[in-house]
Amino acid sequence: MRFPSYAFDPATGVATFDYVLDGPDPLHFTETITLPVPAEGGVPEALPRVLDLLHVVAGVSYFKVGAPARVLAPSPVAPEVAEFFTAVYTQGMAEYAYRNQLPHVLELTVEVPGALEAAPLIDNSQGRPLSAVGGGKDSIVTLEILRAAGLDPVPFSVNPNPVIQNVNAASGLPALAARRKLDPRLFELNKAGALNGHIPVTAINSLIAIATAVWHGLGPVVMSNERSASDPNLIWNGHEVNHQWSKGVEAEGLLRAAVTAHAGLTEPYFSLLRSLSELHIAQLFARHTQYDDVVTSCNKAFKLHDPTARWCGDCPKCRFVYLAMAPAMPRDRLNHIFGHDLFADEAQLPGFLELLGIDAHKPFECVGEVEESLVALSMLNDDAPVLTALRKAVPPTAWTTASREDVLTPGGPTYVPPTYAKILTDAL
Ligand SMILES: CC(=O)N[C@H]1[C@@H](OP(=O)(O)OP(=O)(O)OC[C@H]2O[C@@H](n3ccc(=O)[nH]c3=O)[C@H](O)[C@@H]2O)O[C@H](CO)[C@@H](O)[C@@H]1O[C@H](C)C(=O)N[C@@H](C)C(=O)N[C@@H](CCC(=O)O)C(=O)O
Ligand SMILES: Nc1ncnc2c1ncn2[C@@H]1O[C@H](COP(=O)(O)OP(=O)(O)OP(=O)(O)O)[C@@H](O)[C@H]1O
Repeated sequence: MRFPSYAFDPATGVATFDYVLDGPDPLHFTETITLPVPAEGGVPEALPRVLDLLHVVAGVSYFKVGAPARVLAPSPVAPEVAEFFTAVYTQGMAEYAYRNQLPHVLELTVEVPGALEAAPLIDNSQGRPLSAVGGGKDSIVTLEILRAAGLDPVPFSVNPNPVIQNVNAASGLPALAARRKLDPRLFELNKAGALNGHIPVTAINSLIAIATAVWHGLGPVVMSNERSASDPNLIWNGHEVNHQWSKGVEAEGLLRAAVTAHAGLTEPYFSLLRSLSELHIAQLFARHTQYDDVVTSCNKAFKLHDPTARWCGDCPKCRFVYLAMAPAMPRDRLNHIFGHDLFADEAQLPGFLELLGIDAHKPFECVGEVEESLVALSMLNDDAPVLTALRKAVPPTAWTTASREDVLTPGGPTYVPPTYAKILTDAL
């Protein structure tokens, strides 16, 4: 796979990224990303540097069509950048490799044509934070913590659909948006049966967010990735397979190091909620009723081809978030948010059992740990049909692994800078 060129037009904010999958009949692709154009100011030196990184990382959508054995990065980069590229194409593509049984994907190294020295540092730490908004509870919690601390956050989204637009409207904060258009050829190839699978979309969205923050003279990009995003779903051929890899703390550290080395930003990016469990974040979300009619964490609402839906009420993410929010709010509020009463619907039992670790591995979805689900269940004491059945099904030994204190105490490694760490602590 090669990355022949990219172009950026500051007048329109349009960047076009070219890709080639070599072979007897080479495949050419172009992805288009349109950044919001600032009202004034030129193009800072760091912007093309961030686009260099985005060019390679956004290539994963096209890589997956053929799983080429070699990936040749377009220009020399610092070692931190080379390490990040390789991690994105291996660990970021691990679920795809596992599902398609392509073990070589996990062994490849992105080849770089030489080493570059790190860029001179630019102190961006004091600017207004750009806060990535995905429409779910997590980014709402971050936005509200930053706002309450007087940091004047700027909400930002890639391809905001009606859910995200409604969340932004409920926040009352003026938001920035970028557009991302995959090469339509990809969909034709998919229809014709090409290899397909999950890609580390958060790495792509994160770099688009950093490019936007740089261009608009803003400070760090603040994400809302939780503690459990770092935990793998399973081990395959000695490699961790994590559906949420690019939301995890390892990816966060690699991305930060790559951006600092290549673009010089001292404080490019971190997740404010990294030390928190999903259950804890759900409790913080419960304080903000103004989002009840709009908040949506169900991924089915984010299909490129059907952007209108909210909670589907029948997927691992809906079940997990319903269970996580249940101890924090009255049941009628919960059912109002979801439009479904999942604890009344016994057809949901197998899915809840999966979340509780009673069946199969952690689903390939953005769901919290088994321990979080067990603790949530232990905090609910009414006799809704699903809850009664779940209590009967959980083996007595399972409860010993579920500690409310562990789940609700912040912990684990984070990259949150000290000023923001204090803001978070004050908010808990
Ligand atoms: C919304 C969703 O879950 N989509 C995944 C789904 O794609 P599907 O075909 O059902 O619908 P579309 O999303 O409309 O995609 C159409 C095709 O385009 C490809 N594609 C899409 C975005 C992209 O950046 N690159 C692409 O190549 C896609 O493969 C389709 O062929 O199943 C796909 C696997 O077959 C997934 O790749 C789609 O996932 C999206 C990239 C996506 O945005 N998913 C997030 C909701 C998601 O899973 N987030 C994770 C975080 C993962 C991470 O490490 O960043 C999470 O929340 O846990
Ligand atoms: N379209 C998007 N544009 C920009 N950032 C996004 C987008 N979608 C998700 N994100 C960000 O990526 C990270 C992971 O997304 P994820 O969907 O897990 O979070 P969320 O929508 O905030 O909350 P939830 O986990 O409840 O869905 C979050 O920081 C989120 O803000």
